[in-house]
Amino acid sequence: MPPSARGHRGVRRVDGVRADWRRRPIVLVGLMGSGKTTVGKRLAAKLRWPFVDADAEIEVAAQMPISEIFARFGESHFRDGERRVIGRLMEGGHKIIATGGGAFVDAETRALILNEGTAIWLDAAIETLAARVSKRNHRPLLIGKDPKQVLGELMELRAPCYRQAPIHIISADGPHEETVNAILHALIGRDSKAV
Ligand SMILES: Nc1ncnc2c1ncn2[C@@H]1O[C@H](COP(=O)(O)OP(=O)(O)O)[C@@H](O)[C@H]1O
Ligand SMILES: O=C(O)C1=C[C@@H](OP(=O)(O)O)[C@@H](O)[C@H](O)C1
Ligand SMILES: [Mg+2]
Repeated sequence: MPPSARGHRGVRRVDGVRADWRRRPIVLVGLMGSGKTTVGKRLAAKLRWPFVDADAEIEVAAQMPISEIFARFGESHFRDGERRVIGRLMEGGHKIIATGGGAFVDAETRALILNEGTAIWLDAAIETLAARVSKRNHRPLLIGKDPKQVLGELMELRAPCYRQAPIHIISADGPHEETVNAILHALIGRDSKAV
């Protein structure tokens, strides 16, 4: 990577962020535990943009928790709902969208996000992700499994998709604000105090 493409705190800026990014949804993608939901909320607050979590919207649409959708109808049914919900959320201009970790793997959803939004890959070491997801047990893909192993396998499968996002941010341990600032730095190339 040329030195000019490297920002501060693990920010990697690749070309592909459009000049009119402020009129488009910012879409956070990445594995479970990378911070899409919690960092996304804080990013939205800082930009004073609306925030939506695709998983929460799917739960509202289905009138049941994601774990129950998986248990009763299976993953492919969940993915169909996820594709529809994200399709709807992508309409209507600027907002922060936290996706679920598998959403960007779907070719149709990925193309829509890459064409219409600004995709940001939130990334962290498998050990970090595993420690974070172990705090709660609501993620159906991890129930009864070794999170490190599952996350390692998913990273291998999904990284080629996540890598297509024009911005790649390391969601490092420490205050969420640091990750928010790294995102803002990648977007606007200056300190978030100027936002
Ligand atoms: N950048 C970060 N720094 C510190 N803790 C984080 C960070 N990102 C996420 N976490 C913590 O990890 C856990 C999972 O975060 P979450 O936002 O739900 O991830 P995701 O939506 O990507 O699965 C939460 O406890 C959250 O507070
Ligand atoms: O990685 C995945 O396939 C999933 C991630 C979850 O969201 P988070 O990434 O927000 O945990 C949720 O959509 C579902 O449990 C499936
Ligand atoms: Mg989430």
